[in-house]
Amino acid sequence: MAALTMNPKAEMVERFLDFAARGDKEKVTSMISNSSFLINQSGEKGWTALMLAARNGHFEVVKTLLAKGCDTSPVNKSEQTAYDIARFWGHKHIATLLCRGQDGDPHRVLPDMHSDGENLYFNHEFLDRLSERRTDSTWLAAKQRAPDTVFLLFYSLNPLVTSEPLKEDGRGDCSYQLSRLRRPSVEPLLGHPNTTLIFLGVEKPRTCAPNTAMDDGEDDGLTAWFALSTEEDPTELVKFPDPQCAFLQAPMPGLLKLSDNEAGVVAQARAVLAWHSRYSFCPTCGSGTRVDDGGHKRTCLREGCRSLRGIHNTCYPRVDPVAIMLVIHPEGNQCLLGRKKVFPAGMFSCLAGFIEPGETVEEGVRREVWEESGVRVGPVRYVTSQPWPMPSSLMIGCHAVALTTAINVDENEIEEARWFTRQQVIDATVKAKHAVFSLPPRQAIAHYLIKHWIGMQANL
Ligand SMILES: NC(=O)c1ccc[n+]([C@@H]2O[C@H](COP(=O)([O-])OP(=O)(O)OC[C@H]3O[C@@H](n4cnc5c(N)ncnc54)[C@H](O)[C@@H]3O)[C@@H](O)[C@H]2O)c1
Ligand SMILES: [Mg+2]
Ligand SMILES: [Mg+2]
Ligand SMILES: [Mg+2]
Ligand SMILES: [Zn+2]
Repeated sequence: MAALTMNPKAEMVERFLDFAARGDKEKVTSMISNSSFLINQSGEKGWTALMLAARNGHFEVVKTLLAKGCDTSPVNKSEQTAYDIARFWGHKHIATLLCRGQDGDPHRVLPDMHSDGENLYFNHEFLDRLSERRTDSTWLAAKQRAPDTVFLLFYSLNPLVTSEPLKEDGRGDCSYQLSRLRRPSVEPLLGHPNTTLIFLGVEKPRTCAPNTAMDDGEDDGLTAWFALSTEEDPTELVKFPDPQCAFLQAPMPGLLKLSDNEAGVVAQARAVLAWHSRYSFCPTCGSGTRVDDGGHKRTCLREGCRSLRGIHNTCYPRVDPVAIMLVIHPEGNQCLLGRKKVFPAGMFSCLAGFIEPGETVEEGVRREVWEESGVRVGPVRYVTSQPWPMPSSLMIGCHAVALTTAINVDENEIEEARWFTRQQVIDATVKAKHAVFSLPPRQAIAHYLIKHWIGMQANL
């Protein structure tokens, strides 16, 4: 067979990668000392030296590469980082080393808890909520008059959007942008009896100390965001900034097509607005209520109402905790997924259910899995969480280990539940066309829990 001809540089990269793959620490060290460019080079299928050393369990080589400043973020053609690869192949000590990051990285204190779930859709805290300002009515009123203040408009809980993607931070699949209205456009709606106004926060980073008092007319440089909501069609009252603007027709799938930053804002706004639309009257006595704290509290108007004494959580926006879990087979090589009738054809997802009063997350996971699939679950481990504003759930994502494997579905809720092998799950993530099932969309925490189990970079 004719030898492949390679240029000297490519040949050097190949040799370097080979030493890393074989765990030859001395050769790796001396090659980097002579040619520092080698450290982040990749070869076949995008594999770097760090990935190869992580794949083959060469702890000392990984340590050396990290000490020399190797970049841990590149991904190979299967979208795995070196950390994902170390987890996938069961080299826990290397995964711990890789997720520890720099000395200042707080993950090093809780290495086993490391997950990149903070990057999940709806999880971006783009605004600083500045909750200490919610009771400062003078400051809030000044912000409502400020020319750069942003107003988001919702009609029946659906935001006003333009169909142009936001370039600054969007992924490829974001196709809507929230319409950021200014005071003159929304003037006729402000103070209207059927509208609700909530203060969402100010754009980060803070440019001045949080408690700096603002005299009349003095600007603190913070750009405030408000959400304005109405249950009546506001088209006649509002001046739309451009003819492309329209309210989303339904929350799904439109709410999953925003940029990550705007999705985070909607997660907050929609849940609080949904609470206002459902709790207009005092849940304790049925009287009318007043909106306080920049829209984050409702106070009963009837003197002597029990809700005015002590702290009543009915006066504050509600959040419903939901446990969502990837159940793993006792042998560790399969996972349990189910499908509801309303899912698109072929799609299977994690089981999930509302946590009941007096229940821990772990008990909620065990009960819901038993009810929906007839499988008994033992150990449960928290992975990450996600606000899900349909209308106000907090998804608490867990991995759980099954104790039994026979499936008996609750047909009222689940159409089918099945064990899928690790390979079938990998096929669904990388070879979607030939896979036996399809995954939920990347914006859902279920997608994250599944990819996290197989050790893949969950957000790619
Ligand atoms: N982000 C994701 O990946 C993802 C995946 C699955 C489910 N979810 C969300 O999780 C939520 C719960 O999942 P589920 O429907 O399987 O729950 P579930 O299995 O507990 O069943 C739902 C039923 O529980 C009852 N229920 C109990 N407490 C409730 C409450 N506080 N609010 C509403 N109904 C309550 C109702 O009868 C409802 O029909 C759903 O709203 C769904 O949108 C999100
Ligand atoms: Mg359920
Ligand atoms: Mg259920
Ligand atoms: Mg339930
Ligand atoms: Zn009351």
